[in-house]
Amino acid sequence: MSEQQQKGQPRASHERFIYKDDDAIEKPFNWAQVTRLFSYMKPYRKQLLPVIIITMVLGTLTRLAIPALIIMAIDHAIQPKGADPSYTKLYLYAGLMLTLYIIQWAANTYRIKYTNMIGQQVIYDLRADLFKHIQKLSFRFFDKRPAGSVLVRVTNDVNALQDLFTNGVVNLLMDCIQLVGIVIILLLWNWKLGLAIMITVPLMFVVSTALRRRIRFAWQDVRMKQSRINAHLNESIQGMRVTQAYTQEKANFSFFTNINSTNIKAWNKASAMNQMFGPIIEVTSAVGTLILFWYGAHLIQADEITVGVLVGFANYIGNFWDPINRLGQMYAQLLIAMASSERIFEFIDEKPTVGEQVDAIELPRIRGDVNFDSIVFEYEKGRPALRGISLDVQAGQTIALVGHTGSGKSTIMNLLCRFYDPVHGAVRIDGIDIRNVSIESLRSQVGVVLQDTFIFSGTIRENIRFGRLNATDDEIVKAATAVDAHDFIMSLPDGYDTEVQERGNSLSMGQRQLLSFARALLADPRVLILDEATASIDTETELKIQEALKKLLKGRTSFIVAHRLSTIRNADRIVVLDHGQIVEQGSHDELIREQGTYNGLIEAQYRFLSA
Ligand SMILES: Nc1ncnc2c1ncn2[C@@H]1O[C@H](COP(=O)(O)OP(=O)(O)OP(=O)(O)O)[C@@H](O)[C@H]1O
Repeated sequence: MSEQQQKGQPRASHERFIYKDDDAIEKPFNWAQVTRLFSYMKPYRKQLLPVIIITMVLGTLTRLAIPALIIMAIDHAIQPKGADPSYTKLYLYAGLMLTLYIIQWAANTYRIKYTNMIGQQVIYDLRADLFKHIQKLSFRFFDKRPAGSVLVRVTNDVNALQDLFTNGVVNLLMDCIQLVGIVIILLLWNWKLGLAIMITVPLMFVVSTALRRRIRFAWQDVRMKQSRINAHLNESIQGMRVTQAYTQEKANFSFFTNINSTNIKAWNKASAMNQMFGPIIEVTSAVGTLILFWYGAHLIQADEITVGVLVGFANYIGNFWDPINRLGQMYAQLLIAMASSERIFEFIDEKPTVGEQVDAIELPRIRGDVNFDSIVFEYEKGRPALRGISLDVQAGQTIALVGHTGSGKSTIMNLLCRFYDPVHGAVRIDGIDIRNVSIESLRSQVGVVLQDTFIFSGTIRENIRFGRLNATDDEIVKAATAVDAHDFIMSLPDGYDTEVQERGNSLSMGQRQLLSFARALLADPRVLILDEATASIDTETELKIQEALKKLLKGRTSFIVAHRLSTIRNADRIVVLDHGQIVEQGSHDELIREQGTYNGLIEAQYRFLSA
C-alpha cells in the first residue's frame, strides 16, 4: 500500500487502476515448447516438406553459386593466367549467372507463397484449438481473469506467431544453411583467407550475447506494458457508460496516457537495443573486409590466390553478414513468439475445474426432483459462500429464493448448473449426483435465464434460436407468442429479422427479458433457473412479464432468485437465505406470520416503495 493510501488520501488518477502483470519468463527458449509449437505444422508435413526443401535448396544453392561464378569469370574469362581474355567464356558465365538469378527468383516466390499459405493454416488451427479449449473452461477460470486478458491471448498472442510461421522459420533455416555453406566454401577455397576474415566472428558473439540478455528483458517489459494497455482498454470500453455518467473521462484519460507513454518508452528502449545489433555487425563486417583486402593482397603477391578469388570472397563475405544481421533482428521476433506461445499453452493446458468423469453417464430425460444435500461451497479458500444447504424440491415445484445481497442465492443456482462443484455435499437430480453425468446432458435439461439477459449481435430470430439451434422458424414464433413477445417483435422494423447489436443495447430491459423467456421456452428444459431482473419496469410490462413467466414455469421445476413480490407470492415455497444458510422456508403467509428475516425483507421493500 502506498504511503498516500495509508494516510487515507485519494490515489492519483495514474495509479487508480490495478492490473496484474504477466509473470516474467525466465528461460528465453524452452525447447519443449518450441517442439510443441512446431507440432502444429505436422499435419502439413507432406505438403510442406517437398516444396520447402526443393525451393530452399534451389534458393540457397543459387545464392552460393553466384560468387563462385564471379571467381571463375574473372579467373577464366577476364584475366586468365597465361592466356587472352575470352568473350565467349564471359558470355557463358554471364548467361549462367542470369539463369541462376531467374531460378533463385522463381524458387523464392514459390516458397514465400507456399509458406504463407501453410503458416496461415497453422495459425488458424492454433486459434481454433485455443478457442475450443477456452469454451470448455470453468467459471473459476474466468473469475480470476479480466475478459480483456483472455481476448488478448486469442488475438494478439496468436498474431505474434503469424510472422514466425509464415516466413520466419523457413528464413531462419535458410539463413543458417547459407551461413554453413559459405563457411565451408570459404575454407575449402582458401582456408587461410577464410579463417582470417572470420576471426572477428567470436568477438561479435561475445558482444552480442551480453546485448541479447538485455534485449530479452527489454522486450519482456514491452509486453507487460502492452498487456496493461489492453486490460485497461477493455475495461474502459465495457465501462464507458459508467465513466461518462460519472464524468470520469479526464481521470480515465490521464491514466491511459500514463500507461500509453510508459509503453512507448519501453518500446523505444527495446527497439534501440535491437538496433544496436546492426552497428555491431557492420563494424565486425568492416574489420573482416579490411582483413580480407589486406591479407588477400599479400596472398595475391605470394601467388597463393588469384584476383578472382579475392573478388569472390568479398562477395561471399557480404552474403555471410547478411544472414547474421537478419538472425540478430529476428531474435526479438523469436522472443515475442516464445512468450506468446507460452501464454497460449498456459491456457490450453488449463484443466477445467468442473471436469467430466471418464465414466460419466448420460442424464436420462429428467422428471425434475432436485435435492441439495448438505452443500458447502467457497469461491475463495476459507470464505464459504454456502454453509450446509439442504433442500428437497419435488418435480414441478416453483421455489423462490430470497435473501439479502450476497446471501448465496446465485451461488446455489451456479451449483445446480454445475458451473462449480461443491466443496462438500452433493446436488442430485432425480436422485442422480450431477457430478456423475455428462455436462451436456445436464445443461441441456437445465435452463437458465439470467438477470443480465445476454443478447448476441444478430437477428431477433437467431437470438431466440440460441435456445435450441435446430428449432424451426414456426417454433420460434410460437415460443415468442407464448411469452407475449411476438407483438413487440413485429413492431420492430424487420420483425424477427431485425438486427440487434451486441448485448442488445437497442432493446429495452423488459423486451430483453421477454426475448430471454422465449429462448428458454424454446429450449424446453425440465428444470429452470431464473435470476429475476431487479430493474423496475412499468406496470404494463410487469404484468406482461408475469403472464409470460407463468407460461414459462408451467410443468417445470423452477428456481427463481426473486425480487418482485408478485413472483414471490406465486411460488410454491419461499426459501430465505442469510450468509450462505437457509434460515426460513415456507409459503408467503407462513413466513409473514413467523415475523423473521422474510418479514423484515418484505417490510423493507414496502417501506422503499412507499417512501
Ligand atoms: N465469482 C466469485 N468469486 C468470489 N466470490 C464470489 C463470487 N461470486 C460471488 N461471490 C461471493 O459469494 C457470496 C454469495 O454471492 P451470491 O452471488 O451467491 O449472492 P446473491 O445472494 O446471489 O447476491 P445478489 O442478490 O446480490 O445477486 C458473496 O459474498 C459474494 O461476494
